[in-house]
Amino acid sequence: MTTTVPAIYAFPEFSGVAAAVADHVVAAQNAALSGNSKGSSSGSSTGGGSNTPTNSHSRTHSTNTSHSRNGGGDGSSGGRRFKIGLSGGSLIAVLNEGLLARNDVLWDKWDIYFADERLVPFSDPESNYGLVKRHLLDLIPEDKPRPRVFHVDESLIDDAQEAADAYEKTLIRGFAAKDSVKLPMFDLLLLGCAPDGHTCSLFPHHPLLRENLAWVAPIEDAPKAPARRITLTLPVICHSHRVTFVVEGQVKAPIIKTIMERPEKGSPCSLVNEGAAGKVSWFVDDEALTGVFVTKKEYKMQVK
Ligand SMILES: O=C1O[C@H](COP(=O)(O)O)[C@@H](O)[C@H](O)[C@H]1O
Repeated sequence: MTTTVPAIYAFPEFSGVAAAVADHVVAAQNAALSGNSKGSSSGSSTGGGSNTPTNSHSRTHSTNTSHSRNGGGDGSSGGRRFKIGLSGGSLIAVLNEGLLARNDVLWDKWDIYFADERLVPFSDPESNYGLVKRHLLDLIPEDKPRPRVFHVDESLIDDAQEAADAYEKTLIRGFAAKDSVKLPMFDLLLLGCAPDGHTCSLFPHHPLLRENLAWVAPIEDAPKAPARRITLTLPVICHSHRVTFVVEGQVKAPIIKTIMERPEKGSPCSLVNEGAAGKVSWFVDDEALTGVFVTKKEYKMQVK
C-alpha cells in the first residue's frame, strides 16, 4: 500500500543530513547496480552507450577519458548503470560533505543528469552544472574513476526551447527511445526546495506544472533569476524509482509547513509528494521543520 505521506528524516545538524543522504545515495546506487531497482525494463539501468557525455575531468585527466565512452562497466554489475538526477542549489554542499567522504561510491557506474538547469554559462555561479563540477566532480580524488555527466548544451543557453529539446534527446538516448517507453525512470532524483516553493525549475502556480507530454520543458519567465531555464517535468520526476528532497535551514520552514500540512495548495513539492507517493523521502535538518507538524522517521544507515 502506498501513502501520500513521505518519509521524513530529520537531523539536528547539517553533518547528520550529509551523512544520511550519502548513505541513501549509495544504497540506491547498490540497488540499481545489483538489479534491485524496480523499473529497469524502462531503461533505468542499462547503459546509454550512444551518448557523448562530458567526462568532467577528461580535459585535464586524459587517462580517464575511457570512462566517458564505456557504457558497459566492468561486468560485476552486468553493464548496469546508476542513473541519478541532480538539482543545483544547497544540495551540492550536502553531497560535497557526504559523498566525497565515502569510499564506496562507484563513480564510474554513475550516469549523472540534471533535474533542471539555469541557462547561463557554466562559469556563472548560477549554473547548476558549474556548481556540481566545482564542488563535486572536480573534487573526486584523482585515483577514482569518473562518472559520465550529461549536462545541458552550453551553446544553446540563449534558446530555452532548443536547450530543452536537445536535453530531452539526451534523455531519450540515455534511457530509451521515447516511443518505446513513456517516461524515463531515474534510479534516484535528488531535489531541493526553495523558500518560494519551487523544486527543479517548477514554480508555484506556473502553467508548466500541467505539462504532461514533454520530458524536459523550457521556462523563460522563472520568477527567480535567472528567468531562462530548463526543467524535468512532473511526470518524469514522479516516475523516478526514488525521489529525495534535501532541505535545510529555518528559512525553509514556512514552505515545508505548507507542503506537508496544506497539500491542497498545490505547491510543486506537494504535487511530487502526491504523484510519487510511496517513493518520496525528505532529508531535513531540525531547523527546516520549525513549527511543522509531521511524523518523523528515524533514519537507519543502510550501507554497512
Ligand atoms: O533554482 C533552483 O533552486 C532549487 C532550490 O535551491 P536551494 O538552494 O534552495 O536548495 C534547486 O533545487 C534547483 O536545482 C535550482 O535550479
